[in-house]
Amino acid sequence: MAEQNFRWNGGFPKIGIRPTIDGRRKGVRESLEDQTMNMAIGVAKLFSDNLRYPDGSPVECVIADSCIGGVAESAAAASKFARENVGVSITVTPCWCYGTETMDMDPAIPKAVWGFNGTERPGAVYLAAVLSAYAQKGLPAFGIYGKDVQDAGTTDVPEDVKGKLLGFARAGLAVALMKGKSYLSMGSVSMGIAGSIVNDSFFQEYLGLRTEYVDMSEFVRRMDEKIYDPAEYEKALAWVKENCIEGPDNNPAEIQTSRQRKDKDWETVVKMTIIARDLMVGNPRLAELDYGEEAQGHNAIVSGFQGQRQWTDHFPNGDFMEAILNSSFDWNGIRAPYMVATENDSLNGAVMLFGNLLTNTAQIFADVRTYWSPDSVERVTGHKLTGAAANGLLHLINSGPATLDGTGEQTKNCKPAMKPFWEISAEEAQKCLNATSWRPASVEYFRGGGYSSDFLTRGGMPMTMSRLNLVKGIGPVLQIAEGYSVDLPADVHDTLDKRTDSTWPTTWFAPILTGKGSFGSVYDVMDNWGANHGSISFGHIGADLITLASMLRIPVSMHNVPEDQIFRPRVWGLFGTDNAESADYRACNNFGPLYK
Ligand SMILES: C[C@H](O)[C@@H](O)[C@@H](O)C(=O)CO
Ligand SMILES: [Mn+2]
Repeated sequence: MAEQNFRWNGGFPKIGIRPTIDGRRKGVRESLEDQTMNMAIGVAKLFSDNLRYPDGSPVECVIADSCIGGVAESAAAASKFARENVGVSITVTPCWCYGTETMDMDPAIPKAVWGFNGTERPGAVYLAAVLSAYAQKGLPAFGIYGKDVQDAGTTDVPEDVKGKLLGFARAGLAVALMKGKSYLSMGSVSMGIAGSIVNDSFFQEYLGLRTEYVDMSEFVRRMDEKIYDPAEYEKALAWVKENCIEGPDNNPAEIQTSRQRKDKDWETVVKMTIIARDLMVGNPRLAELDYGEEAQGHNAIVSGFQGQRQWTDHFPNGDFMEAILNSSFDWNGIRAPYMVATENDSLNGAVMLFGNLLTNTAQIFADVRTYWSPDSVERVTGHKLTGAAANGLLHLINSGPATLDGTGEQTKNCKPAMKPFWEISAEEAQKCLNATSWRPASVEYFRGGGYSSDFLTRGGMPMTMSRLNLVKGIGPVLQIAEGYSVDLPADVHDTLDKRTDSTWPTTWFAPILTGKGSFGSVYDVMDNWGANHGSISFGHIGADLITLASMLRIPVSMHNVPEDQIFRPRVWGLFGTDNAESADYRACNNFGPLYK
């Protein structure tokens, strides 16, 4: 595992566990101490056994030094949590406790309460009481209690409770992990794409991120003045020559670039990749080369590269840089992907970050290019779509920046997958590389040349496409579509692919339809998509995205997540239960951004 430890400066936020208890001594409290503390220990074990930080290490939990029976012990837990960098809190109890005296009052920390469902002592009554206090004080909290009654003293965590605890913790950690980091804008607005107008108040108030900005001329300075690690550059170039297969030049013969120019482009795109990474996270090697300021980086957890047009009209495009940084491997080995949004579409960058923090996997950046109806496919190819594709397909394709993990050449239980880096074998990384060819960029679009990654995503992967939009008057709004990648017969793919730019990577995506609203048909999904891009994550993660969005107070305008998987703060129900989407808008508007 070749991990660069300079990426994670400041360490990771922990989960704080608060065992609350009935404060009455001389009988009640004493009889509950062990059971209450054991619930906390059980939850800590559940989290560290199941959840990992972005570097693959187990998530750390901090338990309050004592059970919390009143306000002094609440305050002691709060001080301990502040010292220990706690970013998420869970209160657990089997019994009645005093709501406003024992609750977690930190407004910026995602919080949940697990009230044991037993009847000897009323944990679920405390749960209801304290959740009413959270509602009254404007601090949304998640409520958890099991469907089945447990016996007093039982220490195991029921499966339904485990599911909710883990769902809450995954989203809560995503909130905590991004807080205090940066979005690094490399360049400015790309071709008038509104998502690349990097909106500082959105990032600051909703995500807790700074926005950092560097001009693309910084790449030129660092290339010209050799502000990168020369040893890493030599290693990277040798690795690229060995592992990155250059595909045929698709440009008309008269505008094809020379071999000499193509070789030079390889050198440039490798340098761009190293420089973009150094800009994001810094690199201690630069300090050794007497570039102490550059060595520090911008503390970026996500970035975007404008590319088009000023850069790409003159220099090689950013496709190689974006594709490699977004992948789980490079010349330094298998490592966590960096989130880099193409065309500096910061709003797509935001959902790439959500997907990545929820799953620890790489994310595919793509244009939502074409809705292919079954009739259109049949008219053009003679092929009748079947299976998951029977109702039509979306062609997801952008100019070659998509993560190489998106080839689907990794496997889980013998099926195509995209995995956290620590589960990816060297053979799987190699297969992703072998399934990708690097096509000389389309010179009509990219006068400065470069290379686009060309691959076809393997079918059968469960995937979730998401997108964040900013709406004047509302703020951010999230869209989610769960579905599957689809295999087409090779000749059918070729015919459809050749109608567009066949040097770019393709994912054929079939959203799951519900027959209603935005998911009435595949056409409706595309017709309701809010922008030209989407971020595609492996797995059906819509429920986690909805939980995360509710923590950040971002309403969800469309999704196809089954109702029984949706988990939002308890107070959302007080905004109405008939139309959860409309209640979501009103709740988010009422509470406002997390860091306002
Ligand atoms: C090459 C073109 O400019 C593409 O980059 C364009 O179709 C887009 O990706 C727009 O999002
Ligand atoms: Mn695009």
